Amino acid sequence: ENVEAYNKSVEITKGINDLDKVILHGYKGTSVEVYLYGAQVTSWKNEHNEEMLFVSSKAIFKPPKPIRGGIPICFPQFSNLGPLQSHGFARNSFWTIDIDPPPFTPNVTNSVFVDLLLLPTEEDLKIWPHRFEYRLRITLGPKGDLILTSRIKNTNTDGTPFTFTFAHHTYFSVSNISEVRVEGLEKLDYLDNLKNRTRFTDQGDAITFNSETDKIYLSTPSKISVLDNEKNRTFVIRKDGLPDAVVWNPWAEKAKTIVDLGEDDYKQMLCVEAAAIEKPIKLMPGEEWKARLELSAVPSCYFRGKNDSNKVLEGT
Ligand SMILES: O=P(O)(O)OC[C@H]1O[C@H](O)[C@H](O)[C@@H](O)[C@@H]1O
Repeated sequence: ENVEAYNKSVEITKGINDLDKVILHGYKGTSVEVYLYGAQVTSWKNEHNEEMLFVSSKAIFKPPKPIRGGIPICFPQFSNLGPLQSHGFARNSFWTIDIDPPPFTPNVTNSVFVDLLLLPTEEDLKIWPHRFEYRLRITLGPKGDLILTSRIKNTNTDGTPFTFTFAHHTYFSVSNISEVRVEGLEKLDYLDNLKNRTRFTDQGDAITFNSETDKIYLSTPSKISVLDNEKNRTFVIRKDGLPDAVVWNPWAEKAKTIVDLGEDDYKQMLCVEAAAIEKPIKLMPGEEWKARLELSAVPSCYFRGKNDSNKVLEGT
């Protein structure tokens, strides 16, 4: 790898409240910003300098409060499905830059990336008594795609396995939630978080929004699309190792109860979260789990009626 080019494209700086932040500068002015606090991606911009991710107008960048927006990591527990604080501790832990990660194969060529590492603190071990190494590579691909690769290893020395649930809690920026539809989850089973996680089968043709939504879609396809008709933009989510997909929008009433969310913010956001929830991941000592999330944003006109937006873009 060309170390010089790498240094030019990875900027280590300070963000809000002096928190450490890494900026990946990609091809044609694309960029990604990530806070070491939570390993949280808070910005992902395309070549027109347009922001793809939603961050709350009232986001609090003050530990131990998690940051409301971008891509929080829910680990080792999704929501309240266990004894830990909601969504676990990864999102309000301080990660470090991993300067010597074990090799990744295959690597994305012409990309810029940063490797982050989370190890449990003594405090974490008190509430979740398992040693692990969580390696996260955040990659900005040559076409402006954002790729998150997770490798979580059980490093317990006492021979015990552990289990966890997981989500990349992506907040997509949308122009108007009422004009958005999600494709790829139709007809699937989901657990409704608003109905004690009762299991239902989705009946509609596409998923649209006109009230509070909080569903865990199960065994979802590897590709899901979020169509923002007003902005003429389609987000394409590709995932591997993350079978479930949470779809969340708090809508007006719930939004009022969330202190770090502006009153009208719910109209500009939609969470579609690539996750592993229904079947918790179990790791034996020495065992490693891998997952991959790839996000791309394309003009909807390229996407409509096409099966693979990448192919269409390559032809332009
Ligand atoms: O407020 P937070 O802890 O960040 O959680 C925000 C939301 O995350 C997920 O989408 C859950 O399904 C929701 O039930 C929860 O309200």
